[in-house]
Amino acid sequence: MEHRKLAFIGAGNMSRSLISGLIQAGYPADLIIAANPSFPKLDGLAAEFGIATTQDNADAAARAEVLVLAVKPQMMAAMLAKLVQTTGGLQGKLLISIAAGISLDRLEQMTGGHDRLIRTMPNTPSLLGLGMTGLYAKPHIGQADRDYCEQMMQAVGKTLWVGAEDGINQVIAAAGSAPAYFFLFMEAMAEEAQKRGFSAAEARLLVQQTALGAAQMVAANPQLSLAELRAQVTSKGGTTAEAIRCFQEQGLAPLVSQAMAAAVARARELETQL
Ligand SMILES: NC(=O)C1=CN([C@@H]2O[C@H](COP(=O)(O)OP(=O)(O)OC[C@H]3O[C@@H](n4cnc5c(N)ncnc54)[C@H](OP(=O)(O)O)[C@@H]3O)[C@@H](O)[C@H]2O)C=CC1
Ligand SMILES: O=C(O)[C@@H]1CCC=N1
Repeated sequence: MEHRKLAFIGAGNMSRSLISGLIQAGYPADLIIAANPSFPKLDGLAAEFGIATTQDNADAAARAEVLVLAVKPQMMAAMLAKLVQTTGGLQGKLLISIAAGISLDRLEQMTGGHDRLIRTMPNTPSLLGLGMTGLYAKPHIGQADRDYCEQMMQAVGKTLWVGAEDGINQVIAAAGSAPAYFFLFMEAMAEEAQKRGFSAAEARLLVQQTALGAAQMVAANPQLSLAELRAQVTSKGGTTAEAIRCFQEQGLAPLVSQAMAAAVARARELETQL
């Protein structure tokens, strides 16, 4: 992939995931800089990945061609206003936002009219090169910038372009937030396994290895639907059938639907508030 000088503005959980994945994929550490107000996260990133760090966003911006906007959505307006003021503008830079709930129009306003912007929605498994990222750009964004952003996210996982900006909110529900849904499900399973006599370590092993195996089964068998994979486990009159019947009777599918709708609704609400 093309290697441009890359600055992460905000060095929290998601930036760490992306930086780790990029370094593992061979992105040169000396082309990456991370900016953050507090030292401990910066020191950790410098020690672990050998990247440059700074507490000064303007310094990071001056040393990069591409800025990844990775602060919490609620911090974005103030951060960008100060950055534009201290740098005198972001001309010539590609800005890639990973923030939930901030539209491209709003980002353009926050940057005083800068419109070389791409909106993305990654997730934390990028840390392991197993991320899933949605991407959206307006039609005027050039192919070279689209390719760069796509390749950057492909270095840390899989990518999916969406054809309309609200598709990013749908990606949040299906992928950005979704690792937490699986963690929640695994937490519940591990808790129950402990109640049934396993130690915490044993319960975690049972759950994590099964989740990993199930996900690998899905990835390794694209010719089989998810329902077919489920059917392979579900012997007629057997144990799985009873567990599945219980999930279905208790409304798992409508519950998942409601949870995903709640994530989308929150993303849209943030878009009107920030
Ligand atoms: N976590 C996730 O799974 C995902 C998150 N995202 C998006 O990524 C973005 C970051 O989220 P996440 O990494 O979880 O959040 P974190 O809180 O972990 O990271 C945000 C970082 O921004 C830093 N920060 C605060 N103010 C500034 C500033 N003015 N300039 C530079 N850095 C600043 C914070 O520093 P300090 O803590 O020292 O104040 C913190 O390290 C959000 O917009 C979120 O919507 C997108 C997809 C998935
Ligand atoms: O919870 C959030 O708002 C962010 C966006 C997707 C995952 N974490």
